[in-house]
This record gives sequence, C-alpha cells and structure tokens, in this order.
Amino acid sequence: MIRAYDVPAVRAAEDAVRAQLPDGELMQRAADGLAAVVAARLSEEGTDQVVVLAGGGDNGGDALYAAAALASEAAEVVAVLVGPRTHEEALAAAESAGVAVEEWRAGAAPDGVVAALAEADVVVDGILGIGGRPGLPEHLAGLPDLISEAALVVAVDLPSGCDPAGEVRSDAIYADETVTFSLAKPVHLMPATEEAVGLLTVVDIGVPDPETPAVQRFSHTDVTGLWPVPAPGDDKYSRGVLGVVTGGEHYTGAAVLSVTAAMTAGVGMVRYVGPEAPTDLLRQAVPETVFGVGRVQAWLIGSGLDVEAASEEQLRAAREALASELPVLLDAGGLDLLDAPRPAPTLLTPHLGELLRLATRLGIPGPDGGELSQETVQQAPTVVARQVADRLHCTVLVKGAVTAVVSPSGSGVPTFTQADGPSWLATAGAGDVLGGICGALLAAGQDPATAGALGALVHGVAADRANPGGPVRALDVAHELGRTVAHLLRLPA
Ligand SMILES: NC(=O)C1=CN([C@@H]2O[C@H](COP(=O)(O)OP(=O)(O)OC[C@H]3O[C@@H](n4cnc5c(N)ncnc54)[C@H](OP(=O)(O)O)[C@@H]3O)[C@@H](O)[C@H]2O)[C@@H](O)CC1
Ligand SMILES: Nc1ncnc2c1ncn2[C@@H]1O[C@H](COP(=O)(O)OP(=O)(O)O)[C@@H](O)[C@H]1O
Repeated sequence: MIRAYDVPAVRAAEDAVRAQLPDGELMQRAADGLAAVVAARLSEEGTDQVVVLAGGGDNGGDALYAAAALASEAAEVVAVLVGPRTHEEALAAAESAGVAVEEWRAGAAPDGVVAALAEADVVVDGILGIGGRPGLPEHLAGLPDLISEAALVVAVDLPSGCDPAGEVRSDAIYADETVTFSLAKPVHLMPATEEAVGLLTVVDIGVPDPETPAVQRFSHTDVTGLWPVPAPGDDKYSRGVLGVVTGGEHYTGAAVLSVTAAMTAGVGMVRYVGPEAPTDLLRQAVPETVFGVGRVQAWLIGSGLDVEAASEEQLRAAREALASELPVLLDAGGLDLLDAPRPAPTLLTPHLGELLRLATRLGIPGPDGGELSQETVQQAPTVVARQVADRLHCTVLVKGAVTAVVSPSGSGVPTFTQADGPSWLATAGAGDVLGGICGALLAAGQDPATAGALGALVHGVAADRANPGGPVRALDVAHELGRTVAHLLRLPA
C-alpha cells in the first residue's frame, strides 16, 4: 500500500520531528538526500552540468543546500534565484561551496540563465514545494520551454506549479523524477498531477507517518489478503452471485465483455437480464451464464445499456435493484438511472464524459457558479467526483490513466488512485471489463472503494499481461483476468 498525506498532516509531522532536532537539521537531511539522488543520476549518465532553480521558501532552501553538496560532484553548478526572497543561510552555503549564482526574480530570463538552462544535464526544480499554490509564478510561465530537451528534470518534493493536494491540473514543471521526503503527498498520486511527477523517489528524513492518509494506492502485493479466495466449504452461491443488466440490441458486446470479466475474475455465478440479441450471444460466448432474474448478492447495471431503448425487463430489473438493499455498480447508461441517494453500497464508474453528463444532470455548477464545463471536469476530476459522491452518498470511480475512487466527504475513507494499466488499455469495451471485475468483488462482499481500487489494479495488470508492450483488445483483457489474479495471489506479501 502506498499512502499519501495532506499538507497540514505533513507539516504537523515535520514540526514534531523538527522540534526534537538542532536548527536546520531536517532541511539538511532533505538536501543531503536530494543531492545524493542527483549525484547518482549524474554518475549513471556521465554528465556534469547542473542548474538549480531556487524559490523563496524552504523548497528553495532544500535546493540551495543540495547545490552546495553537489558543487564537489559536478563540473558546474549554477543556482538561479527565482523567488522574491531567498533562503539566506542556504544561499551562503551554496556560494561558499563555489556554486555560481544568477538571479531571475521578474521579467524575462537573463541571457546567462537561458544559456545555463539550454546546456544543463540536470535541472533541479526547487521553486515551489508544499507551500505552493497551483500554477507557476507569472514570470516563469515560459520556463519549461527554456529547459534543454535532453536535461533530466528532478523536482524537489513536488513539481513546481502542481497543486500539492493534487485536485487541480495547472501549468507546472514536468519532472522526470521527483524526490520527496519521508512522506508521499496527494500530488504524487492524483490524476490531475501524477503525470508531472515522473519517477517518485522517497528519501527518508526520519518523519514518521501521520495517522490518517488522504490518498491510498494498492500495490500488487496487497491483492493477497483482499481478493476473495474460496475455501473448501464454499459453493457458487456463498462466493457471490452477480446480477448483470448490461448490453442491449445495439451494444450486444457489452454483455459478453462484462459477464466474461465477472466470471474470469472469479464470481460464483452470473444471472444475466437482457433482450434476445445479447442473450443469444452470451449463450455461445459464456455458456456458464444463468439467465433471468433471481437471488443475487450485488448488481452490475449499465455498460452498453441505452436507457431510452432498453427492454422493459432490463429497466424493471434495474429499478428493482436500485430500490433494494443490495450493492449496485452503475456504469455508462446505468448512470442515468440514479437521482437520489440509496441506502445500500453504490459504486458509480463514469469516464470523464459520463462524469460531466452526470454532474450536469445533478445540477452541480462549475467553479464560477455557471454551467459545469468539460474543461473543469478534465482539470479537476476528483473535485467534481466528490461533489457527485456527496450528492448521491455513493462512491465514484473516475476512469483514466490514473483512476481515482472517491468516497463522500466525511466518510473517513481516503481517496484511492490506481495507475496500473498501459495506455493501450484506452480501447473500446475496456470499461465494460472493469465493471465486470468490480461487480464480482461487490458480489463477494467487498466495500465499493476497495472493489473499485482493487478492480482497477487487476484490470490494469491484466491489460499489461495480455500483450506486454503492445495493443490489447478488451476481450483479451477479460480472458487474462484469471491468470492475472493467480499471478498476483502468488506474490509474496
Ligand atoms: N517543514 C519542514 O520541516 C521541511 C520542509 N521542507 C521543504 O520545505 C518545503 C515547503 O516550504 P515552504 O513552506 O516554505 O513553501 P514553498 O513551497 O517553498 O513556497 C514558498 C512560498 O512561495 C509562494 N508561492 C506559493 N505559490 C506560489 C505561486 N504559484 N506563485 C508564486 N509564489 C507562490 C508563497 O509565498 P506568498 O506568495 O504567499 O508570499 C509560499 O509561501 C517542502 O515542500 C520541502 O521542500 C524540507 O526541507 C523538509 C523539512
Ligand atoms: N491512457 C490510459 N492509460 C491507461 N488506462 C486507460 C487510459 N485511458 C483509459 N484507460 C482505462 O481504459 C478503460 C476505458 O473505459 P471506458 O472509457 O469506460 O471505455 P468503454 O466505454 O469503451 O468500455 C478504463 O478502465 C480506463 O481507466
């Protein structure tokens, strides 16, 4: 499990440790850890030109002390002071170690800075850390274009410009590697910001984990212990039966994809409710499917379901499921069926377009009070997802390269994010497969947040294993699930 802590919790944990240490010791540990990582990269690459960008806060202090430590490791270290102020002790240490200093506190970049950035092998981004607001300082808007394409960009704590809470996408430095100190922060794991982080390296500076994480991510080794594994006394009913209302006359394949995925992920039994075309197809493709309404432990409703054109039988089954006390997963067209909170566990699995449609239907406004836009949903997907979760008292899984599983405010459940799948997984029907996996987990008794996050993990790993490094089709991902679960269950805890 990877855990990330919000900024107030990080500051409190750091303050408690700092109070026990000599002045400046904690920052020195951070700077030494950062310098060791940069020195290792220089020696791996055989390179030696370093530019350190130092902002006005403690993040700039880390960067300048690291510059001082690197002065003996690199042929040239240039520190560029970009903040309205400078950490004076750290600057003095850098200067006395022989670091060349440039200033770029406003306006266009001075020629010396442009030249240094164009020639740099490694650029250390120490402009803003956890004290940063989203976006780069105005005069640094053009900075990313000045950094040599060939340079390795190492961010201190987080890429400058990123929202430390990871809620909002903004102009930022895109790092190849981010070196953080003892504790991961939401920025490192959230969909709006993770892409800018690159490789995350955690350097231990002796700050213990706070009690409550804000964001969590399952690792492969967490699957053992969470995945429902049958015992000798189990039968198909005790393992969980999933009722499935997916597909229709137009989207027949969605039924095959979702039911195949639920079966290969290990559900005890599937009861499918749908019209003739998907039913005929399922009889051929997944002969173990049972047809018609009956007793189930959870419902999967929606993938490939067009509510306007759905059969009477499907709509009746869906409405009865929503009125029941059973867990329900709503995907795609099924999202149109929920208007108010229900008293049982409910997991919604929209992609960004479906999230916009759903939030708009619920009357959730944009940040300016006007109508919600596609741009807002793209820039702040978890903010919108949380508003939906709060309105409907449900769990919202937002699909994407980084999939986020958001629970209602005040529920005490952290946001889960998973980034396990290759970009090849962005293919038609992949969401139907995810629905089948998460549905199987709900039927086995998992709570919606765990079912969503664990399902996303297994979905991503299966996509990779189905054809490592190359294209995959959704049905191949579904067929890979059984072997993927077996592989993950064999990993040592
Ligand atoms: N605490 C500890 O024990 C340890 C801390 N450590 C390190 O300290 C870092 C946190 O340092 P920090 O608190 O000084 O904040 P930091 O991110 O440097 O920002 C400074 C100032 O920038 C400004 N500003 C913000 N956003 C802006 C924007 N978009 N555009 C323009 N300006 C903006 C804003 O000032 P304002 O504008 O409000 O006057 C803000 O106050 C942390 O990430 C880690 O690297 C380590 O040494 C380990 C021990
Ligand atoms: N760039 C990406 N990298 C990895 N996974 C992705 C990427 N884009 C989308 N996905 C995953 O692919 C699936 C697509 O689902 P969805 O958009 O619902 O497709 P469909 O409706 O065709 O089934 C989701 O699980 C999503 O997380």
